[in-house]
Amino acid sequence: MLTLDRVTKTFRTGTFSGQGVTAVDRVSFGIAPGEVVTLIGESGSGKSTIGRMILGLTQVSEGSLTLDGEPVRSGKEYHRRVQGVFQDPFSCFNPVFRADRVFAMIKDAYHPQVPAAEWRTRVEKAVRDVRLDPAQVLGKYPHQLSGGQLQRLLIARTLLLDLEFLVADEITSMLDASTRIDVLNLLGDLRERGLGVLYITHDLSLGTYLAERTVVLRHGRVVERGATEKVFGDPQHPYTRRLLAAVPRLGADWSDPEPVEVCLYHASGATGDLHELEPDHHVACARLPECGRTQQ
Ligand SMILES: Nc1ncnc2c1ncn2[C@@H]1O[C@H](COP(=O)(O)OP(=O)(O)OP(=O)(O)O)[C@@H](O)[C@H]1O
Repeated sequence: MLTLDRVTKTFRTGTFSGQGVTAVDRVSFGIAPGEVVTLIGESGSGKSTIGRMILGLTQVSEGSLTLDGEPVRSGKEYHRRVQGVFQDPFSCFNPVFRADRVFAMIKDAYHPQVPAAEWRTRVEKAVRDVRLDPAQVLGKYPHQLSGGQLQRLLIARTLLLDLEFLVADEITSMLDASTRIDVLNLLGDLRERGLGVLYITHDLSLGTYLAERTVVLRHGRVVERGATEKVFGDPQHPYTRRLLAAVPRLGADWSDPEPVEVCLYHASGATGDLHELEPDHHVACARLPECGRTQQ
């Protein structure tokens, strides 16, 4: 289980001023093996910062991040178990390396003891598992492959690492609609293999497609989280309701042009804890609008 407990990230904004911006504020949720959790929120709500903290790319300021109860320590052993795939697959590949060289580097770093012939067999199987033809893609450079093919190769890479958790940050936003669904279905396949997936998106319709559980983020805070059918089937927080109302069409993106004139965080108090409405359904404020506070 990968667990975030009141995780906070504050970035310093001035060299000497000591000022900072809190991008993520006391966020708590977990990802179990074999489940997809969607982290959804508007641009700037802190989604990628959470993903980057899980991947050890940026430090946690406060709170704890644990893997199977042990504090996360970024390093080779951790990254054998936890990896990320990002929005722009082109930026994840060295343009002068062919795809097979990328896989050879994984062997050197993580599986140096595996004989070359066996490694080749494993690579070809992983590539076939992401519905690509090894003969068609392994000898090619990134610019000779499409975004969808590169995204699939990144997922194939994770299959070779005996991965347990994957952070998938906006991985479908550069893909066309049909490739997008294919890549999402691949995430579903990974789940069937027991992988836990954090699927980060700002696209509500895609967020609901796969996930067992959903976390709705706003201004760095969780406003509602729980089982996807509860959060989206019976949204309790006005912000979640507004998100749903703003997306009448499948595939449409949403934005948040107007502030929400309600107390968003009353129930979170000083601890960041959410109010439990029912099993696996939590909201930031369950007593709207009578709590009478407003915060945007
Ligand atoms: N290195 C940094 N230094 C200062 N502020 C940062 C840094 N990285 C992110 N931020 C700020 O933290 C906030 C959250 O950013 P983040 O990239 O996590 O949002 P996001 O929800 O992933 O947005 P998007 O969907 O646009 O990628 C933003 O206000 C951003 O400006």
